[in-house]
Amino acid sequence: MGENLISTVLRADRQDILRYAPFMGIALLSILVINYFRNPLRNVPGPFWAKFSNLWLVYHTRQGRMHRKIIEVHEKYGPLVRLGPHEISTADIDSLRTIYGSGNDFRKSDWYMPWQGNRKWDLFSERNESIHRAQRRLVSHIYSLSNMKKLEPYVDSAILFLLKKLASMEGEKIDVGRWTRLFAFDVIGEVTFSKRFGFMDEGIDDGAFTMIDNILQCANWVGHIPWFYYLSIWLAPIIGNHLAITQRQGKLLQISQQNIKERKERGTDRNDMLEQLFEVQREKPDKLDDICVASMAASNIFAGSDSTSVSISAFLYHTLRNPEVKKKLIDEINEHAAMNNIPHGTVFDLEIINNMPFLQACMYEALRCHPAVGVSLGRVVPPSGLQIGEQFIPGGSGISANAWVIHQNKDIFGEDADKFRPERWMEEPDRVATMRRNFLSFGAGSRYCIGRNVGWLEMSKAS
Ligand code: HEM
Repeated sequence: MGENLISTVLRADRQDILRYAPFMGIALLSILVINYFRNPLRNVPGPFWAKFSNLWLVYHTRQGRMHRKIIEVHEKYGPLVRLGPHEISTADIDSLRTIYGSGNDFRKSDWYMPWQGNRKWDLFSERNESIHRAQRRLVSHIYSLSNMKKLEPYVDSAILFLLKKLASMEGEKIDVGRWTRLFAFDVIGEVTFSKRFGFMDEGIDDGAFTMIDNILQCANWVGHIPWFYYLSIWLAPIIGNHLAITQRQGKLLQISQQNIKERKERGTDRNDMLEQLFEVQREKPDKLDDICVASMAASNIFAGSDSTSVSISAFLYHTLRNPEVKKKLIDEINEHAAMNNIPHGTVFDLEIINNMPFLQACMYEALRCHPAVGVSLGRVVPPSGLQIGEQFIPGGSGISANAWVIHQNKDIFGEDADKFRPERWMEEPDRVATMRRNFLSFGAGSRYCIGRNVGWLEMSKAS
């Protein structure tokens, strides 16, 4: 029967197709309408086309402005918005605890699937929570706050190099966004492989930026239709590989492996992040093989560079646009330099920076106003379902929150949430505690950014 159908379709000429087209159209429309009415999420408001397929998400993600669009749709439709037939975006603050709380069984959604491909180790995109827990436990100490002391001198040396380069360009126009990016990559090279990638030396990258931009652009939309990713991989031998996301498992991993090889040949007396991964490997060779080490180092490059450079740029952008903030910041820096006898041109120690409340407040505020990760953090509702207000969301549905939306919540961040005002982080302690609990720039719960301390270290020092 199946064979007959296939051979009939293959033999069908244009006239046959035209004859059957209206029936096929009606059948498709009926399926869409039936699915629409049977969908338990049909009462959740949202853009019209989003009710029928994920193509609404694909379209807007491809435009690269989803972080703005998502604010717009929440303003229009309220705290719960339907972004796809089975996808809900929440701005309901109470629901965040449940969705992102550790141990609450809301696993990462299939949007992360293409990021991982068929790799067995990728902390960021691993969707099995127990595998993720075991993997993260193995390496978390390397990213701990206490370990940052070891990395501090390497960040300092990259900052001094950046300052030297910027001084040599005095009088020239400088693309700050580009230089923070060159810097952030070089720092990751320094702390991971004990060697800057050398991007700041020449002021150019080696094609890494374009590769990462393409990967991010592709992953963001293809994640909403993961079946398309698998179809493309399956057809690749015939039609070729056109999805940039595959470079995350290919070229990026090779770059990481090449850097590990060179670092092994060079040797080092430093206890860089790679050395610490090797220590884990020596202790537990069955748990962390060479590919896992390469994958972790690649995560540093991929997850650690752009996010940090965007955050530093946001900090500079907002402080420079607000002269009063800038003045207050410079006063605080001068005060601490005088108090600690720090000569001009020296990078401050982390201990001192951690005791500079206004600088800390400016960093929080920059990341609140401009979270580096603009995509929503997708999770899957467990089989027991999820109740948000009056709405029951059945198990298996997709649910996500977006930092760009949450950070504009006036109940949490104040009536002036749309303004850059660092002082809000230094006011009533109870309110500050609530703001910190709902600060999503580094994610939340068990999937909280493992590199947060590295990023914060770089940001505090560079700022
Ligand atoms: C200011 C800088 C940074 C920002 C804003 C940032 C943001 C984030 C966010 C929002 C997540 C959670 C994503 C999710 O739930 O899907 C995340 C996860 C992650 N980040 Fe960062 N990140 C930063 C710096 C870094 C650095 C420097 C590294 C590495 C050295 C890093 C490595 C990772 C990894 C491996 C994960 C996955 C963690 C897991 O699921 O266990 N990040 N980051």
